[in-house]
Amino acid sequence: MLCWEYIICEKHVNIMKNGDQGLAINFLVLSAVVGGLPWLVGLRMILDVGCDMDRKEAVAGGVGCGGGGFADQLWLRVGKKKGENEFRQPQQEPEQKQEPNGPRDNLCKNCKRPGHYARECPNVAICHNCGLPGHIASECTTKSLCWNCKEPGHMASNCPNEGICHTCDRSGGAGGGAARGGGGGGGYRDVICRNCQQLGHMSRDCMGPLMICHNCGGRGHLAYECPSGRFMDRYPRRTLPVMAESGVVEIAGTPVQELVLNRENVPKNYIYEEGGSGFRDALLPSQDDDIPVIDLHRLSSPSTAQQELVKLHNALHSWGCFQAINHGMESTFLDKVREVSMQFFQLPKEEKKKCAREPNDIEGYGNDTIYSKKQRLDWTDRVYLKVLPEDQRQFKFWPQSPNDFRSTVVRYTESLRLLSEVILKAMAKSLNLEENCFLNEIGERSNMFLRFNYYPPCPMPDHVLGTKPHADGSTITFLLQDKEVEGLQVLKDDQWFKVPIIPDALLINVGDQIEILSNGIFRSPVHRVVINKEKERLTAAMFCIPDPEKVIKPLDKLVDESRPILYRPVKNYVEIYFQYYQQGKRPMEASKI
Ligand SMILES: O=C(O)CCC(=O)C(=O)O
Ligand SMILES: [Fe+2]
Repeated sequence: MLCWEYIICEKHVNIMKNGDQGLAINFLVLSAVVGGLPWLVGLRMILDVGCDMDRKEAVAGGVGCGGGGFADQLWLRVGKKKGENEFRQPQQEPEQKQEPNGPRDNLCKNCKRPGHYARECPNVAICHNCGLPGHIASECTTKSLCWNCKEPGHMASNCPNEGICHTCDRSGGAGGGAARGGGGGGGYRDVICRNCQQLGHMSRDCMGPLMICHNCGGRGHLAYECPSGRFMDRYPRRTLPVMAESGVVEIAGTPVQELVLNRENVPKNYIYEEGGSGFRDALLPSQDDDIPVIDLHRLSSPSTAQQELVKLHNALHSWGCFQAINHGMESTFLDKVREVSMQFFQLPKEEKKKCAREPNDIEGYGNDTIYSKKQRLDWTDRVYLKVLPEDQRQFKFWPQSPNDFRSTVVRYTESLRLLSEVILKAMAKSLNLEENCFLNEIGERSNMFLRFNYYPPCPMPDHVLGTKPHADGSTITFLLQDKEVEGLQVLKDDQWFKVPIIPDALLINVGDQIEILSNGIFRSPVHRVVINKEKERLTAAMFCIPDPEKVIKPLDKLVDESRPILYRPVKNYVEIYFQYYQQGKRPMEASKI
């Protein structure tokens, strides 16, 4: 006999007490069961003290605007076979199954992301003043912004500008309504039409001009969904690049920290005969040709954004990197990131080896991976961790000592995840593209890898490199530099430039996958690290990587007759990246047409 289960209704009644405290009484009426079992199984009452801002506002919205808040929610779980339940709101189209003003519709007041309330938020707080992660408004050093338009210099009471929605951060329209608790906007409020690129409807409902396929010239579909197949045939080869010598096996090595303890001489496979003082004689960027500095606060402020976007575009086109300041993370927190990682590298070797990398794996602690006896090695030891997605964290590789290592890394990851969205959106806007287009390409299950690079002092700094010349395989990389010791150099116009240390700035560089997506408009710069005779150096590189299932190829909108397609599609690029890297080759070469 099939067992069918029904939940008739779940009604929340919120009774607000004074201040921040709240009392929520939640009645759950369970359940009519077909098949001879009782109709009413139970009545559940939950007392929930300590209501947060989201809930208070939702209740206020529901009462003040005549509906849409928690108090009016009536949910029905429709009958399904046991284990196949699905939630539906009564009298709504399937596409509009989101809970109005509920967690899926509104953004969390803590982290500004959808899907949950502030009280259950697992993420780093976003400052309500400057919009950047890592601190709260009361600690924000940025000048106060107007509550209405989020611009500095005046108060909301004499604001001359159009209001910005505090829920979705957009001006005007549906967003403004949502900010005032009015709900509405419908199921397509956040949908961008693929035909006309406007918000609020799907292409099939579009009243704008008909879409034309860039592949076959036909109407009613776009190039990537073109049935003619010619789009893929534009590429000379259909296969994705693979490593020429696949199946290579890693050779065991010794951490550099142990090498320096034991001998004065540097093993041969670290030495570049051709080195010489040239290694460290790179140019300091001059006033006319400097690694650009981008102020992220100006980038997210409507009155200065346009100017900063132009700067960003130029930076990524010419240098492929920039120094990001005003990113929202406190100096003390960045010091903490440096401190916990340095404490780890200072542990006895037995302790560090507890999270040692396994052969042919990239995660964990260890020396440069060695695939061939001829390979030139990097003078560095690393801790390499997959930090996102969360369910793919392998904690056996995460140091347990110092004991705040893990919590610091989790918080740092969360801050950079948020910043990566800010940067990828800005990059898209600077190309006149819809702001989510890079985010859509990299997918919701995009990855982040954090690599701590520790460079011990080296007796032969003129003939050894901390990191060999390479470009990153990421979409973008965030580099937290050592606070005092320089070492990073970037290649531009065949000349190496030193990357100066700007206190608390993050160096952000384009990786190969954005070079591909942008069809070469943004360049993934080649860079290397030089080392020191007396000083150690420590850096933290966070690599943002697309979902490995996503095929990465130049965006349609960046390909035309004047800018023909330059790259073949790649998939799971990181897989092939390291084997190319260790041979001193760029995997990008395999993707270039
Ligand atoms: O340590 C640095 O300065 C740069 C490190 C780097 O380029 C990398 O880890 O990919
Ligand atoms: Fe790098």
